[in-house]
Amino acid sequence: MSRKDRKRVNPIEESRKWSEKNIDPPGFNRSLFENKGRGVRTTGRRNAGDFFVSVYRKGYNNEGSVDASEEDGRLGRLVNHGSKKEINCKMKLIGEVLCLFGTRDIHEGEELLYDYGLKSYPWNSKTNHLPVRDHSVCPISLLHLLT
Ligand SMILES: C[S@@+](CC[C@H](N)C(=O)[O-])C[C@H]1O[C@@H](n2cnc3c(N)ncnc32)[C@H](O)[C@@H]1O
Repeated sequence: MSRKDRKRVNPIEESRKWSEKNIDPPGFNRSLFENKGRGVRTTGRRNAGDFFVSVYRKGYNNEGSVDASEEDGRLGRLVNHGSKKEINCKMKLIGEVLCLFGTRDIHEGEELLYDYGLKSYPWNSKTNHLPVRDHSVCPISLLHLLT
């Protein structure tokens, strides 16, 4: 079947399907990135709007943030932050699950990056020289999901 003939799967349905199975979908793998630690790459081309991976299930605090520093063995936990110019995906709340969807077409091997939604980050601070692995808390703001 050609790419043109292939029926497009509804991304929201796709996200629900993989969240229910509680496993990562195929088409992504983990890689090491300089100064960032682990991250996630695609193993093939993806289209704008596609579902990528689920990020985190629960644990929002009063400020509308989650702490994603806890290892959960899933790829979504490893997706790094990107600036507005760098990002290629965006987080949406589907039911109770945070899911990443493509904001543009992306090529094979590209790193998944989304905006964590905060104003400053420890790794950007000129006064903070902690190695990546010493960041004990990784807050991700959910406030932008409500707008
Ligand atoms: C949710 S984890 C992402 C996976 C992480 N790279 C790892 O190896 O466990 C968030 C942490 O990754 C690192 N990180 C994420 N985005 C980064 C960026 N753009 N530059 C440098 N470090 C980043 C920071 O240490 C942050 O606390």
